[in-house]
Amino acid sequence: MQAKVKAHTNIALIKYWGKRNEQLFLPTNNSISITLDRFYTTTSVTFQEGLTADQFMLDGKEIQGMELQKIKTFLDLIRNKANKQLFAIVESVNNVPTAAGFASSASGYAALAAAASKAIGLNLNEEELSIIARQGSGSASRSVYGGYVEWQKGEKEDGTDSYATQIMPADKWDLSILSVMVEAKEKKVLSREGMKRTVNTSSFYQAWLDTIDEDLIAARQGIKNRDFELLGTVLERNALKMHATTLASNPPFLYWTGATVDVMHEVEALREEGILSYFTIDAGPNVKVICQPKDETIVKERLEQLNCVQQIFVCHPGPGVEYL
Ligand SMILES: O=C(O)C[C@@](O)(CF)CCOP(=O)(O)OP(=O)(O)O
Repeated sequence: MQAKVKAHTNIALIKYWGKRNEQLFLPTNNSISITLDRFYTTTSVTFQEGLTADQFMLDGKEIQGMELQKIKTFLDLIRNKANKQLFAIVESVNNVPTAAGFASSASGYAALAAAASKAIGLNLNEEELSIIARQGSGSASRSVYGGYVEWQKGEKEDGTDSYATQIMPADKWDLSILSVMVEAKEKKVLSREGMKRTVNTSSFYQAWLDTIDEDLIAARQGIKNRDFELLGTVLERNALKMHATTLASNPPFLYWTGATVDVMHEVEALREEGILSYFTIDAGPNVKVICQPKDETIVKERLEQLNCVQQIFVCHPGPGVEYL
């Protein structure tokens, strides 16, 4: 019983930044993302009689320890749902340069959820798949779909109403997403830890929650009306608010470096010249700059001129889970 799947990573425009339930990966607020065309994970899963334990190969290397344990725990979800006690061989290849500042957990768990459920004989619909992927990594719930996606936080304590749905397919609106690499060092505070500390200690966290709905409304409208200025303005504001919460945490922390801020200022300068571009930043120093395809070349050239910029990866909206 085998299946092979390709799932793409995504970039959040309205951030998932906090859980109300750690065990079930239930978020405090809805989030909105774009699934990207360029970076993806390909995963094959083979459930096999006779295996006495799960095996996990990542980029050709056998993985042991904590990472293997996470895969086993995740496969238990699938086994329980299918009521089958079979072990599996999981082989994943990440086409997500870790240096690119994208979390491969989103594409990784979306691909694993789809390949494992298919291989064990479950025919899940996209919402059911999103619910399973969410329990590997929250942002993976969004990579089930292509294009513009919203993850509804849900209200139920069992998480059965916390899954993503597609707002608009990738081919309905082309945007350029430039992933600007300023440094490739491992980030000190991983997003899981970062959001946990913020929820538990940040004096700005309630303000984040109090203003998230207006951001979601504006982002939905911006996408549906293909209004780039509206979407860009709100995604940049939302990223800044997310990072403001980390400054008011205890202990405080900041993902940015001087290079991060230099890129932010260059984006602002481009806008003042009438070249619409907006930035968003996740749990690290690298910056994602979003512009319209007509401005992609000039924006890329201007950012490349900054000494602090090491590399720029250009992406566009991409597809959801693909069964190979
Ligand atoms: O992607 C976003 O909405 C915003 C972030 O990237 C950070 F800026 C959070 C991603 O968190 P994730 O890695 O999914 O956490 P997990 O559920 O603890 O695995």
